[in-house]
Amino acid sequence: MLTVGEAAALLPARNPGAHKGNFGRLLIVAGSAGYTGAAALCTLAALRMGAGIVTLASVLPVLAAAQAKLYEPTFLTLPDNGAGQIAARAVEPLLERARSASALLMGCGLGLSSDGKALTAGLLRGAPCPLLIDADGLNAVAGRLWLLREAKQPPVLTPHMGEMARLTGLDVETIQADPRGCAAAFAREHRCIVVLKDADTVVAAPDGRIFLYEGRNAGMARGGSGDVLAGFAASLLAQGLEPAEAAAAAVRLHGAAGMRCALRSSKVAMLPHELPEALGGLLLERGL
Ligand SMILES: NC(=O)C1=CN([C@@H]2O[C@H](COP(=O)(O)OP(=O)(O)OC[C@H]3O[C@@H](n4cnc5c(N)ncnc54)[C@H](O)[C@@H]3O)[C@@H](O)[C@H]2O)[C@@H](O)CC1
Ligand SMILES: Nc1ncnc2c1ncn2[C@@H]1O[C@H](COP(=O)(O)OP(=O)(O)O)[C@@H](O)[C@H]1O
Repeated sequence: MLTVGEAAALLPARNPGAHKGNFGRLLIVAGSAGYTGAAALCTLAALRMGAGIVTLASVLPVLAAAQAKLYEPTFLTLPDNGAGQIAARAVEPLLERARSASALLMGCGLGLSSDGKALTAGLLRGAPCPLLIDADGLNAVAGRLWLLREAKQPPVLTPHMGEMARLTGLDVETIQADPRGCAAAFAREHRCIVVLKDADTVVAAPDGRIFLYEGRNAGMARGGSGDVLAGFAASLLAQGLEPAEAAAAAVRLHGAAGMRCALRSSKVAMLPHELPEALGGLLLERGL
């Protein structure tokens, strides 16, 4: 695994004359009426990791919740499928918007539906930019793994053990017996970057590179921690980092931010939305 210093050093230099266009445009497709927080968390995390322009695309209740908390992202309203989830016909406006994006994050809080499946397939096939797929985006790919090879470039997948079990058809115990081998085989076979999340996290690339982060911290074991990781990694992708390095740097900085939150607020009381702010302190100490 990278050190925190090595991870921070991968961030693009902030020349004094820089403008927002120098730091990437990230398009986020996330959230549903029951999971408004997941969309806000990944958006906040992506902003704090430095992306120049972040657009959250979702249904109205998700945007309303995010707008109440976040001033910096722009918003794209998508059609609702009647159950508070993004409708499949959103693929067209999303692909249109993806043309000017430098990365696309999809899946956090999307919910499970046939619309989510169609949306995920459409974005995987059509998006011209690097893709990161999390949460229900992964569930939409399970059973249809050929879709991964249809992406224009190897996508980044961020499954937790339950999602990896759905993707592979293996049970969680089998994966936990050899997470490294399992992530490496999946990455190679399906031509993607796998971030297999657990108390220890493995990043595996299709070319055989492996990063292993052993930073156990029970304060991270709560809903929302993974949404923050997805936002961190997608922000780095949007800023032009090579996908496996973006994933590894995000895992390392996410872990270090978590350690800092535990020291500040305790492992019991720390919350995922505090991780992006703790990241600021880490970067500041490294002169960024
Ligand atoms: N505030 C919000 O709006 C939140 C929304 N969320 C969304 O909720 C939806 C459902 O996601 P969930 O992950 O809760 O549901 P899942 O059904 O995918 O996963 C939950 C189950 O997976 C297994 N599992 C997960 N991690 C494991 C590990 N490390 N070791 C062993 N077993 C493990 C466990 O059986 C667990 O009960 C997603 O769309 C997600 O993005 C969550 O991210 C939580 C926060
Ligand atoms: N005990 C732990 N030690 C270190 N990291 C953990 C621990 N438990 C969970 N995490 C991290 O927290 C995140 C949880 O992700 P995930 O299960 O997808 O959550 P969610 O989807 O609810 O946001 C992952 O990055 C995982 O590695």
